[in-house]
Amino acid sequence: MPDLKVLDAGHSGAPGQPGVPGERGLVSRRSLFDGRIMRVAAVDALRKLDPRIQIKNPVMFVVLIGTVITLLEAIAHPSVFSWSVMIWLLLTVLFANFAEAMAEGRGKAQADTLRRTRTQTDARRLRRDGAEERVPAAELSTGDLVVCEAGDVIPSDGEITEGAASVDESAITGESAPVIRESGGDRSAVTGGTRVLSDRIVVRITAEPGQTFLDRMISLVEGAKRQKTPNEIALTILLSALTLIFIPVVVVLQPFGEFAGGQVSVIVLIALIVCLIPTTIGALLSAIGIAGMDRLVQHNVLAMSGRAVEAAGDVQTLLLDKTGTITMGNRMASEFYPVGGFSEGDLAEAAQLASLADETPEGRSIVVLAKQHFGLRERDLAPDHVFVPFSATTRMSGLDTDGRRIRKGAADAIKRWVTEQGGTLPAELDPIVERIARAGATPLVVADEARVLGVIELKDVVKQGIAERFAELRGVGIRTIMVTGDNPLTAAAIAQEAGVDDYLAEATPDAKMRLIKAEQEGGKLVAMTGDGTNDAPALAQADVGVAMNTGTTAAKEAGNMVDLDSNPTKLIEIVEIGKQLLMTRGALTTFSIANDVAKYFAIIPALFVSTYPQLDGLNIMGLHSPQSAVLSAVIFNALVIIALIPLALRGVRFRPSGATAILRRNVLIYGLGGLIVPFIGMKLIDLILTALGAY
Ligand SMILES: Nc1ncnc2c1ncn2[C@@H]1O[C@H](COP(=O)(O)OP(=O)(O)OP(=O)(O)O)[C@@H](O)[C@H]1O
Ligand SMILES: [K+]
Ligand SMILES: [Mg+2]
Repeated sequence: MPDLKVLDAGHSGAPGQPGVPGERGLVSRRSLFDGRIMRVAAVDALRKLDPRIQIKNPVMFVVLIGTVITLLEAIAHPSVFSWSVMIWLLLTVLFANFAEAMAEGRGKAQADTLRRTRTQTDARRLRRDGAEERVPAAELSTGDLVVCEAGDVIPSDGEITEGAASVDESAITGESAPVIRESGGDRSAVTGGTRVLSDRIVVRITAEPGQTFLDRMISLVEGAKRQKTPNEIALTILLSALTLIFIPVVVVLQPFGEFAGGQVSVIVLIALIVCLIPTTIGALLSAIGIAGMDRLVQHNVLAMSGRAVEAAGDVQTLLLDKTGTITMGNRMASEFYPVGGFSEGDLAEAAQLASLADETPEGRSIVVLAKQHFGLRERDLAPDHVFVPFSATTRMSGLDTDGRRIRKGAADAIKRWVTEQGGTLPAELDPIVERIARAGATPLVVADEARVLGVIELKDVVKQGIAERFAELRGVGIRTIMVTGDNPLTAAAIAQEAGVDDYLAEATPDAKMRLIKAEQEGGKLVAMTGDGTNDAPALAQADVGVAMNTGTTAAKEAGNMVDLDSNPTKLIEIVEIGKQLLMTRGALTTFSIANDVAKYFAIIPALFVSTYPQLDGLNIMGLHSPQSAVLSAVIFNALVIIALIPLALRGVRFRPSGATAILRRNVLIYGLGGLIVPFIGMKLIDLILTALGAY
């Protein structure tokens, strides 16, 4: 029995090899308020005043217009009051721009880090005639073959067509432990910018120049490609509508005031509009969204769209692959069990023949086992041989050579194949298959033409701590379903050990797809991780499709997120970040709407007290004078934005407890808080203004 060296799926390779000591993850864990970022953000805040940029935030654009009108008023009728209001209105816009610039700032800093990573290397391109030529990495296009040997930087994204090597991916994932990348199977994708540490591989380029993974990551992280998320767009429309409603209401006060004989100043009207429109959430909304995406990048996850981040917050069903996700995934052949009177030698010989060209980890481990057990040399195959590659649909693979057709694969697939050839199934086959499957191992049945030769046992191990993670997910109302192409008995055994809520066995790619659609028709949002090409359709169908970075390019293209650590349980953190983003946005919107209410009590009385003295009863804060009341409201309205920036960037604390409990607590804190804080805030400012003898 060869001692099974079970390698961890994502980060196998000789332990302790010196990796490049990359900063953990894509970015150094830069603090929220890094001085450099603040300076850049302050400059950016001024740049954003450009009306073509400011217009993208309708609420703040209205404030900017109000600022300009107030400026004209202050020039026409200069007074300390009119200049003060103008300055604080301008600060309101600047604070809003500063918030967004702070959120983008970290993205920009990360992009610089990544740019430094993307070394301009030369590539060793293989010509048709097999000769090597040196070309700049930027000239490589899809389909080119390049050679990389120990010490070479892989020039662009691709799939290994030949060989295996240990690769240092710390430039991308920050993990300095080398990982094995090999042709065939699900570990064939390599990323440009990573370094080959050993051996020699031939890589077929899969990315167009400028479209490499690193390029996309840079543009994504810079926020340039950050599309607004659906919730954000909806909320922006709502806020704009609210704003548009308030403007005519206040403008109509002008003639109304005149008619009533009162003198209503334009500046006070503008101050009223600015205080009534939802400037607090209007100022912080985009910062919240950018910071949310940013938190994912901090976890080495790249979201290709903001929608995916939000969907992650609402996910209720989690689909997880068995092999390589719940289990270590490097399934190794461990035993041959001949049946039907055949010897172990016959079985091993046929199994090895059927696997000589099988690049999957399963296939290669069979060749190794046959060699170890029976010293079977890899002989050259007859020229007329045809290799049948493994597919998740047929669930078998094999070889046609000099008249023999040898197959190996899932028990049900081979049994069907043998009966189709008119063969019979030996009685002792099922009990052996069942015994192997019940132990959580995968039985592969081997047949030569219509005769079943025996069963190969493929061992696999459930990952450490996976059961606890699933219990945590259940805590936040998420159901886990294990989906595997494996047989029901193996699936049941692994599902039991991993503690998933449900499992689907013998799942072909379209069965996985049907399961996702069924869940979605049931109104559930589905998240899944996957790494193989057979996962691509399901990754595309899922609301949140997290592809492993070690996965094939097809899987990465299909998903809307890529986990650079290739750690399938990262999905749990992704869901938490999604939830936190939605909660932060909800909390600050609540606070913003609530805190606008208080300003009625400050400005309305101030507006009409000369005309309707009895309105003074509304001045419950007992503000000093109409002018100090208006100014206190405008100053508070500006300062509250600055005060909430840390919360917007860090997000509200996320505790995995029932969603309703969280919602109730947030409405209480931010709703009630939003009502009370402004009264106190404005009173304090009024006292300070009065103390300054301003009004
Ligand atoms: N290289 C191979 N050649 C022949 N049959 C294979 C090979 N690899 C896997 N099989 C058989 O096909 C079945 C389906 O494989 P598939 O990769 O779809 O699922 P899995 O690897 O068992 O689990 P998961 O879907 O979680 O990856 C396996 O359970 C196994 O019985
Ligand atoms: K406001
Ligand atoms: Mg598989």
